[in-house]
Amino acid sequence: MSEYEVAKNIYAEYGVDTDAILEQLAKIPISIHCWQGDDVGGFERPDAELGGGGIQTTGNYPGKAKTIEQLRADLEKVLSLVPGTHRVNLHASYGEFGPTFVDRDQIEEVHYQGWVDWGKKVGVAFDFNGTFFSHPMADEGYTLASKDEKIRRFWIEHAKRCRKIAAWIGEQMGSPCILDTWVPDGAKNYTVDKFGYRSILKESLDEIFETEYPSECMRDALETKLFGIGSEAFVVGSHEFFMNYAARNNKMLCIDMGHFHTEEDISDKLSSILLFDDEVLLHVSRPMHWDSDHVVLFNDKVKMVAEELVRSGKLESTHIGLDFFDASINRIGAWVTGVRSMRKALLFALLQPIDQLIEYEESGNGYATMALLELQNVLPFGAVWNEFCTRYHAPLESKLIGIISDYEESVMRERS
Ligand SMILES: C[C@H](O)[C@H](O)[C@@H](O)C(=O)CO
Ligand SMILES: [Mn+2]
Repeated sequence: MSEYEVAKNIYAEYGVDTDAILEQLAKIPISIHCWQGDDVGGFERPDAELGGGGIQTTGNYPGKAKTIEQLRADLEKVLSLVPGTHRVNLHASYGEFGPTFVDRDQIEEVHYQGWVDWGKKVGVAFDFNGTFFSHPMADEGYTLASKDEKIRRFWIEHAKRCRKIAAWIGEQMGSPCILDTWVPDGAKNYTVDKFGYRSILKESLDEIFETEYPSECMRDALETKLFGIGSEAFVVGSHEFFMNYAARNNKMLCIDMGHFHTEEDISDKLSSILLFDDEVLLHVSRPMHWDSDHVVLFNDKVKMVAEELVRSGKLESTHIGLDFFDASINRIGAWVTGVRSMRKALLFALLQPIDQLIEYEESGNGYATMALLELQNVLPFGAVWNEFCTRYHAPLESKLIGIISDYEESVMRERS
């Protein structure tokens, strides 16, 4: 009997059908963020780098993608190493702009045609993000909430264009493109006119959302945040701001696991959000002390998020995106670890005997609930994960280090 057959029989003792779960797991889309491959640089100018916006990449590991071709090659490598269904999450700054600089208020569908063609070739649909940072117009710390009308108009135009482009991408791909809007607006020091800035942000959003797009083409998400580097005292688009805005305007929230106090339990937020909202976008990340965007691991926090999605029955209403960027290690390895960790967390959650757990809980048998959850940790999860990798043509965990160092030697080393 194979390792998997043994594991399958063990899980069956708890009423869990591993074959059905593997099939279900393979269909859950995980949106892979393009920005792990080049440290959030983008391709608007040669050697573009992340600047400002309260986010930061640290590290200088060799092999970073310097062109769109290199980034696509790296993404294809990643896709070959991660089992299941995936999407790719683009930032507006990753378009193909040609030899002449195209500013953010001038971007058009044509700049993303290459991505659409590539997505059709490799079989991934897209999500999209406006890029409201790494730009002189964002240097004063405010974009859509700016009191400078010229700055505000510039970013409103960018946001409107991003929505139009997202709708076009979704239509081209036959899959709704989730457009996340995150603005870095805020201040390092205590701010007197918080009400004023938040009123301006609201006004900008109202104008941006005046145009309706079909939900089969695009859907809007709004990303909340507690603080960033340089916006420690005040973030205009706080959790309360966007939660209220989204609820009243029928928009989706984007919950980034790095955008809260590090001790907050992100998984606990989901049932409250999904009880009232039709959908939610997740940015799965791993904050260490702050919104540090470390590579996602198969750890307790990620497992708890996956468990909540499964237990609430809201997997299909949730768009799972990743958001981390680590330039201190092999970037492909970072990507692959993060994507696989999220998928492992989903598998771990799906393998739990939920009905039995609820029965124990409802009958007041707290010990049994706890013991059955503890038992999950010693069941042969690894054998089921290995089977999933084999069935969906991805290497086993034990092969990854070798594969990634080969790619580093043969492809990434060549990049000056
Ligand atoms: C690059 C992303 O847009 C960015 O990480 C955003 O989603 C965020 O989380 C900012 O802190
Ligand atoms: Mn995020």
